[in-house]
Amino acid sequence: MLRKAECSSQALDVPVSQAQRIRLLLREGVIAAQMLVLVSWLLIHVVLYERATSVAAWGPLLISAALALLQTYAQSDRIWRFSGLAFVLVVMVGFKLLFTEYPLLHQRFSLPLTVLAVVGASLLIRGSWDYLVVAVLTWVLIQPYVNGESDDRYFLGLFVVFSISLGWINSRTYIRALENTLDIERYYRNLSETDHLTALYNRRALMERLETFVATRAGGFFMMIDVDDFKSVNDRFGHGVGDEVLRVLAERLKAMAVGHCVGRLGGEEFGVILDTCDARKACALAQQMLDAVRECREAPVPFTFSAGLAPFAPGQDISEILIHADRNLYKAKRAGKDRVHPGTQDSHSRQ
Ligand SMILES: Nc1nc2c(ncn2[C@@H]2O[C@H](COP(=O)(O)OP(=O)(O)OP(=O)(O)O)[C@@H](O)[C@H]2O)c(=O)[nH]1
Repeated sequence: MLRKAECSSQALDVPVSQAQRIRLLLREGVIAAQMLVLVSWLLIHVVLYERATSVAAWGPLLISAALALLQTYAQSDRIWRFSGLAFVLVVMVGFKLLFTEYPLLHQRFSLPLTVLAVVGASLLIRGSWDYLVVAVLTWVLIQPYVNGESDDRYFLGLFVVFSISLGWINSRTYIRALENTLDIERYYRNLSETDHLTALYNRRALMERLETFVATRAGGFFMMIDVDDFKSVNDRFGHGVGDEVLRVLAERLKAMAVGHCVGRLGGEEFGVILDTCDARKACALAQQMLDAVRECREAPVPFTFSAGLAPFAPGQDISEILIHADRNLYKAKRAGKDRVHPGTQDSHSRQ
């Protein structure tokens, strides 16, 4: 299994839980189902039964509308689950009040309504136990009409068992399918964003983070890193040792750049998005990374890198930032390698 791309910047990658994603995917369907229930409720009470002034009609309607709104805007999973569950129960309490007032209606429609509610609720409720609680409570609350004959009671029992089982199967199948889809999506997103050798972000993913960073932050620094004389490492010690050097460098950068974002641009080139607008801090951090690499004992052979820093301002063009960092990296190489060439807003504007 591919390791997840490593980015130490929390703010750039706000984690979205699977529960949150499922809520977002279900949102539209849940809103549509709730609207349907509320409109049906209005039609039954106001048009069919002319109960426009009845508290028993408006009370459950208003409470269930409030619960629907709560579920639509719920941020926490607990509130989302609770409001969906409560919505179904409040609607059923509303019907119970209606049936108490109109016994004939209870006789004719309580059974199909309960079956419909128990099966339909499977969309509004995520979680097997939540669903079972609502389904059982719905049957207990409505207690559909049956005459005293044993055949009728036998059939009612079948309806109870089958409707709950069907709703439960629907709910499980639906949520499992969503979970599987999200797992597959996460796997392939990881695959497309991760550098296979170092498990850092690959170039595309790092550039996406840089775009987000430039669009949302007050500024920062981009650090372009290139291993010195890497060709000779490969030539003298073999490609395997070269790979190990890259892996060790990735580990070092990751450990040093906590709170920032690291990726491999390709070959022996790496990039770090530094979450600071302070040029002195950025230079100090870059220098610390270089020192840490120089002193690194895990590497199969000693190695160093050169780096160029480029400051960026909000909304700046990404290619401009990369060109600037690359120029400074080139200057560091020309000045004798094993060093960081700082970039400042002033030096940038002079380019
Ligand atoms: N082991 C290994 N080598 C790689 C990888 N990607 C690129 N290279 C090698 O990296 C070397 C880069 O060499 P050059 O671009 O000449 O740079 P250099 O030798 O580091 O020289 P300076 O940049 O001037 O310090 C090439 O020999 C590539 O084959 C990789 O994934 N693994």
